[in-house]
Amino acid sequence: MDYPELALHIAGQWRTQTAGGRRAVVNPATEETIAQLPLAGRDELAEAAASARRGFVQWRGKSALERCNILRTAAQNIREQAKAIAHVLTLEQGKPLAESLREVTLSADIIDFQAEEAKRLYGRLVPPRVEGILSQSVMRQPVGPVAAFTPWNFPANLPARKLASALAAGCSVVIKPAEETPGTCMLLVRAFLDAGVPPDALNMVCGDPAEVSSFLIDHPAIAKVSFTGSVAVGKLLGEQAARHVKRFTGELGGHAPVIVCDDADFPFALKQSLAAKFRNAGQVCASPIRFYVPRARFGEWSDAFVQAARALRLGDGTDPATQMGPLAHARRIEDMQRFVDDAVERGAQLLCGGHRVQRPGFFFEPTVIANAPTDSRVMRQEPFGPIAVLQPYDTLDEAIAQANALPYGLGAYAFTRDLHTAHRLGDALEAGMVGINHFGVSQPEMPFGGWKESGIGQEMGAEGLLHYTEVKTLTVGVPS
Ligand SMILES: NC(=O)c1ccc[n+]([C@@H]2O[C@H](COP(=O)([O-])OP(=O)(O)OC[C@H]3O[C@@H](n4cnc5c(N)ncnc54)[C@H](O)[C@@H]3O)[C@@H](O)[C@H]2O)c1
Ligand SMILES: O=S(=O)(O)c1ccc(CO)cc1
Repeated sequence: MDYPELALHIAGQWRTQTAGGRRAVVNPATEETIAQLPLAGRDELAEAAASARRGFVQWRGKSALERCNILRTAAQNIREQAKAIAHVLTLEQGKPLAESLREVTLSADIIDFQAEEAKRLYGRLVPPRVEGILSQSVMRQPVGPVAAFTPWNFPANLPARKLASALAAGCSVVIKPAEETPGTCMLLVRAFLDAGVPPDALNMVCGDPAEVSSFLIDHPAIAKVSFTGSVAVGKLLGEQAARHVKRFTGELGGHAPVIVCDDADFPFALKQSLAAKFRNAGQVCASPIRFYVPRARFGEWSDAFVQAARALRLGDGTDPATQMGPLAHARRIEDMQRFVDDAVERGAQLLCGGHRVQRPGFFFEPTVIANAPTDSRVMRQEPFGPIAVLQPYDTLDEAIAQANALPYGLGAYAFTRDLHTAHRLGDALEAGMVGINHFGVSQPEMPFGGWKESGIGQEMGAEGLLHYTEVKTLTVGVPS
């Protein structure tokens, strides 16, 4: 399949003609327009919200087993179409096809896990403290229609996380994927509907992001907001949700440190670090950014890191030889340049990269910066691109203090062969997800979420499902 004709799913209909106009979807590897995306007008957003209300009543009435079976069928539909969906993902987002395929199959695994968890949404019975009470139970019920907002860096995985948990819990959803990458989400939505999710229980809209989110969060039908994106936008949406006392989950930015201990297996740590740093061109919220390396071995680490970064093959993600694709859109290139220029102006050393690649597409060189001052922008804000910062340290205490110094706390990593040090770091690093000797902290069975400004709540794992539920206590007394 080439890139599909795009449509929104509103009130049970796929719509290609909408009131909000259209916007071009661009292949970031070629800068060519590959499709026109219909945008929803306000009336269509209102229709989507009302539809979600109807869909909630229908969907929550199904048993947990029925919901589980339907979601597992959706996961199977996605697996059967994985190659075609991955191709669409690469065309609109740019990552290498192998990464897209892994993302799509992992999305199916996430859906399967949440589907199974739906059957384990246990309550409990609490012994009554007074006479005349037959039972006191604590149960979890679906929170209601959800407005879900997902970004462009993982066009399958991030919608899958939200749709899987919300639907498994019995909620309906209005999802707004990033306007840069709507095709993958559209195919996922189709897979859920084909599996038997009631048409009103799953709406998909696109439009002006701020207008859509503002409209939906304020709409009385919406009970919960789930957002993945930047800290700045997360704060805005969280504030707006809080004004209505609506539930809010935010998966926001990170600035992950990596502490390389002097006893680490350096070749192993380097190989893992390079793969994690430049995966998806660094556009990963849990991507490693600051590498803290013992001063005595700093030259060894930086030489090897730079050599490997320079050797990466950049190109169109549809080319099997490509190791790193383009950035998602033109604004990211400008932002990368600002990060590099600011660091260099403040006295950091640019060890390699640092420029846009002169060819069509939004390509930026794999970039390595050393000794960046703590007040440089790259040391304070998430670059969200192929920029690594290498910093020497003298003592492990100092490295831990620097790792924890930012108001972010999503991913944090370390490499050591000493079990005691591993536990010490696991305890001391202030982050929702700590990986020792690996970067694979994002797994369907494990909760994914940030501390501090990196977010509120978790996705995936058993915790992911709970965030789409409300607690209810039910007490039944003896009838007179
Ligand atoms: N946590 C993540 O996975 C993630 C993903 C993408 C971007 N980001 C962050 O966003 C920064 C900037 O990315 P960008 O250049 O695309 O900028 P951006 O802020 O325009 O867009 C980021 C994402 O947020 C959405 N968005 C923006 N404003 C919104 C609003 N008011 N309501 C709802 N959704 C909204 C966009 O549609 C997009 O998907 C990055 O540097 C990175 O820090 C984080
Ligand atoms: O591909 S995954 O490692 O599962 C992953 C990690 C982080 C994010 C959020 O940016 C999405 C997917």
